[in-house]
Amino acid sequence: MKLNGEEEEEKVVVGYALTSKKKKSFLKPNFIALARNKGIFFVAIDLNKPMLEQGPFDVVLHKLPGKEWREIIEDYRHKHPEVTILDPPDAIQHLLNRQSMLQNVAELNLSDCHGKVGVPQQLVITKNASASTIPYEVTKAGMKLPLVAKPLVVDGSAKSHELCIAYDELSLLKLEPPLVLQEFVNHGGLLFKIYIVGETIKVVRRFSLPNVGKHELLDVDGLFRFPRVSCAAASADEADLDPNIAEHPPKPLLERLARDLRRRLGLHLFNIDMIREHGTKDVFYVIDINYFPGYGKMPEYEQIFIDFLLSLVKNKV
Ligand SMILES: Nc1ncnc2c1ncn2[C@@H]1O[C@H](COP(=O)(O)OP(=O)(O)OP(=O)(O)O)[C@@H](O)[C@H]1O
Ligand SMILES: O=P(O)(O)O[C@H]1[C@H](O)[C@@H](O)[C@H](OP(=O)(O)O)[C@@H](OP(=O)(O)O)[C@H]1O
Ligand SMILES: [Mg+2]
Ligand SMILES: [Mg+2]
Repeated sequence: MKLNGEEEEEKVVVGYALTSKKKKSFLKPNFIALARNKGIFFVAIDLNKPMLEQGPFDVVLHKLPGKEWREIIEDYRHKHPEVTILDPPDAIQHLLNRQSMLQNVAELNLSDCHGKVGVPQQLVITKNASASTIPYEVTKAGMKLPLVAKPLVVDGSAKSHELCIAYDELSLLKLEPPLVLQEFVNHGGLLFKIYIVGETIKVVRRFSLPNVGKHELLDVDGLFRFPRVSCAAASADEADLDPNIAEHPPKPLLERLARDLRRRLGLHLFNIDMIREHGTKDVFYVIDINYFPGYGKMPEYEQIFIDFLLSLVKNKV
């Protein structure tokens, strides 16, 4: 966007609509200052005023729950096709349901990429299903215990991140549909978080749930409820870890995975939770994909975002 005045300096105006939690974790003062030095200005979108009366914006960055906001941003997008919307609501929508979230991964063919990427076997238990039918459905699908039970819809609420592990058949009766049941994959207690910002990929390691062995399966029964792991889990990047578990997934594999998912999902901003099947070198599973995740925890996110925002505007000219 050209500024009025004698010197025509390139200025990028980014309108944002974020929760206060996201604003705090992402729009940190040093990021805002660094961006300003590069001509990038963040402007809060006023939710109490019509969006069409605001701006002009070069880019709109948003993550707010609810249908109402989705309609506002969709309407704005159609009336202002020249503005880059990060990201289009219909594309985000795909990630808000744990069934559709992983469909694209299941359809990928990453042969010749130094490894395999799949999704754990999973089963959807719909809202109207009675919990009493779950053991039968699980057996029919040929799924093995333990299973991770995840709320079907991811709506930004704490509840949608309340997961549990079901160790035995009886515990399945206590589950509350709608949910997705996923086979638990042993992965040595370590998870790779693959952050994507446009074409940039950054991988960090986090501690995750420990392996479940035959002993646990015999000794532990019931449901193990666990709170939001990604917020609680410490970074494992500095830890002294078994290299068979902690070695990063091969770069060509990550690059293909990120590129293909970016295209298929139509998103610029997301992260992928990936685990390596314990005892293998190159068998990976994607267990979760998040839209506009906690970039504040990604090393060098400030510079990566500045470069990304500038590239968006440059490529438009
Ligand atoms: N199929 C699985 N096998 C083994 N562990 C799993 C599996 N699915 C989930 N986990 C563990 O549970 C954690 C939470 O699961 P998941 O990432 O799906 O939940 P989430 O609430 O969407 O997380 P986020 O906060 O990243 O959005 C994972 O980080 C991992 O430690
Ligand atoms: O970066 P990872 O570890 O994946 O975790 C993120 C979640 O995946 C995001 O969904 C969180 O964002 P929201 O709270 O806006 O949904 C996000 O919240 P944050 O941006 O406030 O940190 C994180 O909890
Ligand atoms: Mg996750
Ligand atoms: Mg998630």
